[in-house]
Amino acid sequence: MRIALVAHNQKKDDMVALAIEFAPLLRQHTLMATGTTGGRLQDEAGLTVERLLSGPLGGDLQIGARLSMGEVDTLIFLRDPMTAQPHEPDINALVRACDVHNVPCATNMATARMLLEDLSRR
Ligand SMILES: O=C(CO)COP(=O)(O)O
Repeated sequence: MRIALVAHNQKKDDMVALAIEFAPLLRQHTLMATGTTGGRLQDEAGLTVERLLSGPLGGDLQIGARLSMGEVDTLIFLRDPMTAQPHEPDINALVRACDVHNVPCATNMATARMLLEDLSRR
């Protein structure tokens, strides 16, 4: 599976913790991430990740474009609902692309864990 991983700043610690917990599973898949998220996943979880641009610089749009081309099978996007983001339209576009193309999209830890647990049973 090709899994995209994205986390807003206030959610990056959660993303790293999730990645460490599921590292053996995630290593069996192809990973891509927005820039800063990807850097932390490489450095702190030891994962091999294709790093795209940082979210505010177009990374969400890059993932959305790849997803729309059929190159992403699932998205874990830990959004921060409490902080306004300068690139809100890009965030909405990425989540919308998941709905348009029927790609599973986990936007909080509980759903992300369910998604990864389901993947680990396959
Ligand atoms: O802003 C983001 C998602 O909208 C995440 O981007 P970074 O991983 O580069 O911080």
